[in-house]
Amino acid sequence: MTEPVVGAPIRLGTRGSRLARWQADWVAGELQKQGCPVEIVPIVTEGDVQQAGPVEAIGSQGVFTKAIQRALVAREIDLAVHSLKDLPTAPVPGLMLAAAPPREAVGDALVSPVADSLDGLPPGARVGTGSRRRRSQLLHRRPDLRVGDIRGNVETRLAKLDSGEFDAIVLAQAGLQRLGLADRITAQIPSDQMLPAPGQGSLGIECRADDSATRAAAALLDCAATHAAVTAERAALARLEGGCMAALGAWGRFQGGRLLLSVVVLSDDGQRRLFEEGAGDDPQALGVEVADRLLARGAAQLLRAR
Ligand SMILES: NCc1[nH]cc(CCC(=O)O)c1CC(=O)O
Repeated sequence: MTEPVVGAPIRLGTRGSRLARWQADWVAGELQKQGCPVEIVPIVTEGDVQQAGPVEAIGSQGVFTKAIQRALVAREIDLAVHSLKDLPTAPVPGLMLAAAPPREAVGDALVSPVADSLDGLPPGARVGTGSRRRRSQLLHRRPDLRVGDIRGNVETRLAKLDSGEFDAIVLAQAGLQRLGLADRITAQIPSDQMLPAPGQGSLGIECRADDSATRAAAALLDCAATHAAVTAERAALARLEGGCMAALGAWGRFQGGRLLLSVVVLSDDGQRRLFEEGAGDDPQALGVEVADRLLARGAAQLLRAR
């Protein structure tokens, strides 16, 4: 094997969904601005093929990310861009999270033709979401809601709302903004009513640990504050072993120069809710510390119960 020619394009693997394409195009654009040529390589993942049931029924973590990681390990691509919240915390040997670009909106949005807040929804309103995290936080605040599964990409979910199947749906603000659909946001759901998934709103840029040229290019896109925040969120997730499907929310952010982390764990019916918050300088240690406080209060039993 010879060293790659300096200036050879970085092969960037992406899923084909419009959101994934937007994310890949954004990263490619940023890299090209820095003088790094990029070639985009589309990859089909299990999560894109199996659109039939709720995403949890596919039964494994990382349905959207595995095929791309495989291509990265196999050296078919050099760089992967993920929605960080879809990337499992379990490390893949030989790969590393090389960068987390500046995070945009971190929270969840309510999209509804009938109400402009969770509290404003009529009694028994039908709300669509496929996420345990969203369902349990919705039910915690509004046990009367009829929360139903909704599957498919962001555009498909909006179409199901528009067809009258639901009174409201909940989507990540970041996804709607990236797709140019911010005008569909009825209201931001406040963080005291719903905490985001670990990594939500942040991109995860992954490459091979031994590929120093691509690592250096990726590092140009890194935002230290975002990286620290998502590291704390993911450390808490890993400690709680909830996986991406858990009824768990986590939000790291800097306040007065300190990293603050809030984590919530709920039972599936939303009846039981454990919340802990902490501050610290070491993101990894902070995530573990907040998670351990939740575990001491019985979080493991909550996450296991289905
Ligand atoms: N699991 C699907 C997914 N993965 C990333 C986003 C949105 C973008 C983000 O959170 O970074 C979405 C859609 C949604 O949750 O509404």
